This record gives sequence, structure tokens and C-alpha cells, in this order.
Amino acid sequence: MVRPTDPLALLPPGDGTLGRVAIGDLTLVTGVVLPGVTLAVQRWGRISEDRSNIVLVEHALTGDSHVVGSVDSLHPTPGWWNGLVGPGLPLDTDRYCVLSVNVLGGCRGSTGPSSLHPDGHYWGARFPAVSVRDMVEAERVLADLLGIERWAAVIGGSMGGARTLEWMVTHPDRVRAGCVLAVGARASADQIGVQTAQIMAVTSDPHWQQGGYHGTGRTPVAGLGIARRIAHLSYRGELELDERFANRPQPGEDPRGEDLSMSGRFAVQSYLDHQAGKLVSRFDACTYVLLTDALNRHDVGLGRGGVEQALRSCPVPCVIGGVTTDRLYPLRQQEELAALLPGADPLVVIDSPAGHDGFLTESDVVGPMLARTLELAAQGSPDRTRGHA
Ligand SMILES: CC(=O)SCCNC(=O)CCNC(=O)[C@H](O)C(C)(C)COP(=O)(O)OP(=O)(O)OC[C@H]1O[C@@H](n2cnc3c(N)ncnc32)[C@H](O)[C@@H]1OP(=O)(O)O
Ligand SMILES: N[C@@H](CCO)C(=O)O
Repeated sequence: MVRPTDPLALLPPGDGTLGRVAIGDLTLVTGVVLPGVTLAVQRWGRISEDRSNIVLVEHALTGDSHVVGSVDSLHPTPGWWNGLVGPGLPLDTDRYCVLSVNVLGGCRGSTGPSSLHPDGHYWGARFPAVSVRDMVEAERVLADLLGIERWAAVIGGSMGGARTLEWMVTHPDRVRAGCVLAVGARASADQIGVQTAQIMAVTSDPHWQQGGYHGTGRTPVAGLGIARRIAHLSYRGELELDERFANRPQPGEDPRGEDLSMSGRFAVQSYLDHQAGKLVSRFDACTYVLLTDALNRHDVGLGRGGVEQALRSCPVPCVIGGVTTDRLYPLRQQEELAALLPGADPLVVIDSPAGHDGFLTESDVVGPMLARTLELAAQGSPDRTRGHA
């Protein structure tokens, strides 16, 4: 039973309803204090009496806490890991409670640039720079508030993988097992370069207004759309795109001048227009810049004697996976993680044409990885998944 004074009562019910938990002021690694932070939270499944069955699932850059889709939430969304979370599924909600948090600085319910500053105006670009460590610190404060001493597992891909790594290295005693997908120990030159081009696309839009566009009726949609096009190319396999689109025209259009009109788009341009339009309709530009900048600064070795020392010091049992065609976070980065993390299983190579997005699309491979992570979490721990509250 959840007692009325139980801090778990702060959480929304275990049916995926979106809730918001106030965690108070948060001191960032820069020393800046972020006042009155709220985190959006969703969970699926029941929490055991001793709170030992809670799995934290961390979303990627433009994801959110909707690991499983919902049609009647504040923000209807299809969910990004449908089919992997639920009764009898790899993250089995008959045994575990799966919890997901919209990242600190996000725009899907948590405090971020599109939230109101205490002065009553939007934060916008006044929102202080955050790091992946700050994101994890916000979640650590949330866990303390809820009385969760240890996650059964922390799991995530891409930016969610960066958060998972930070959890494992910063708080190894609070993570029974980890699953890290499609990320590296630190940002690479290539990632910083391509991500900086995206940031510049957004901030060069005349509607950016020094990041103060909220509430003005003019938002940098063109810049955000360009950023998403660049990003989306980096999320997909080069060969996959060519096999799907080659240099074919979008049906009914004539970019190659075959009917001499020479107007219209290639199919891949239409595809990217579609992906850009979808992001622009659901995501805040300032948040995109903030989170992308945080990814540029991701480095699990910072202040810890470097990547090798940081990873070697982390005993958490874990599963590491990467996609053969990932050109944003190439496989060599997951090879490094699997080689240096003492608790890592042999690297799981996801053989897929889908590129970086393979961690979202290849459920047949990712599912068993999640199941294996829970197996690692259960090893050496009593089965405490009974006695649900
Ligand atoms: C972990 C996270 O939290 S990430 C959050 C979820 N991520 C996203 O939403 C990011 C954006 N999307 C994606 O990254 C990918 O689409 C995924 C991973 C969600 C799905 O991948 P896939 O199933 O391979 O989808 P794909 O990349 O082929 O895109 C399909 C879409 O392109 C559209 N499309 C395909 N060809 C064309 C074309 N020539 N012109 C216009 N649109 C096209 C399809 O109609 C479809 O549209 P819909 O998504 O609105 O239904
Ligand atoms: N499609 C993912 C890719 C980044 O991991 C996203 O939009 O967040």
C-alpha cells in the first residue's frame, strides 16, 4: 500500500499518466542555482514495497517521457519504445516499474527554456547552460525525494545513453545494472561539428531574437527545420537512404528537369521536409539548442582523470550496444565502452541499415538486450519484485 505520507504518492499512477514532480532549487555544476525545478514523470507498472524494482529509462535528444505512447495525455505521442515496455514484454511491467523523466531543460513538461522564469516571462535563452551531469543530478534529487535508493536498472540510447553512463559512473552504488546504446564516452570532433552547425542554423534564424522569441508569435521554425534535416541525416544510414530514395524525384515533382519544369523536390528532400515539419510542430527551438550544447560537452571523463580512468572505475554490470551503420555515434565508441567498463558484457552489435536510429527501430535486438540487463540486475539480488505497493 502506498501510505498517504509516502513520497511515492508524488508520482503519477502506474498507467503512464503524465505527472509533474517539484524537486526544488537545483545547483548546477557551474554553481548557478536553477530555482523551482519541476520534472515531468511517467511510469508503467507497480512499485514493490522496498522500491527495488524500478527501472529508469532515459530518452534521447528530442524524445520525452513517453516511452510508451498515449493518446489521452497532455501531449499525445506514439511513444518511442512501444513493444518493449509492458506486461510480458522485455521491460516486463508485471514485475518491474518503468519510470521515465523528461530531461532537465526539456520542453515536454520539465523545467526548461520554454518554462516561465520566476519573473513571469519565459526563460528562453536566459536558461543557464546545463550538462549531462546536471540532468542526472536532477534525477538523483528526484530519486532521493521519492525514497528510491537504487534503480534496478538505468537504460538509454543516444542522449539517454549519455545520461545512463553518467548515472553509472557518478552513482555506481545506485544502479544495479545499466544498458547503454548508441553513444560514446565523450563527444567526438565530428559530433561537435555537426551539432554546432545545427545550433547555428537555429540561432541564425531572424526569428530567434537572441533566444527571446517565446510569446512573440515569431519562432525560428526555419532554423529548427534546417537543424533537424542535418540531424536526421546523421541519424540514418547512408546506404539505407540511397536505397530508399536514390536521386528519384518526389512523385509529381520534377527536380531533375525531365519535363523541363525543373521544379520540385527529390524524394529525399521531401522526406527531410516531413521530418523537419514533424519536429518543428512538437519541439522548442531554444530547448533544442540547450540540449544539443549539453551533448557537445558530454564527457564522462571530465574531472575524473579522463575517459579510461572514469570507465575503469565503474563496476556496474551492464550491456553496451551499437549499430553497424551509425555514422553519428560509430561503433568504435561502443567498442571503447565495452572494453573499458569492467562490468560490461561483450558488445552487442546491432546489424542494421537504419543508422543511429537503429536503437529505436531494431526492437528484435534491443528487446533481448533489455531482458539481459534485467537479468544482470537480478543477479545477486533477492527477487524483490513481489509485494507490490
Ligand atoms: C529515443 C527518443 O526518445 S527519440 C524520439 C523519437 N524520435 C523521433 O521522433 C525522431 C524522428 N523520427 C525518427 O527518428 C524515425 O522516424 C523513427 C526512428 C521514429 C522511426 O523510424 P522509421 O520507422 O524508420 O521511419 P522513417 O525514418 O522511415 O520515417 C517515416 C516517415 O517518413 C515519411 N516519408 C517517407 N518517405 C517520404 C517522402 N518521400 N516524403 C515525405 N515523407 C516521407 C513517412 O510517411 C513517415 O511519416 P510518419 O512518421 O509521419 O508516419
Ligand atoms: N531520433 C532521435 C535521435 C537522437 O538520438 C531523437 O530525435 O532524439
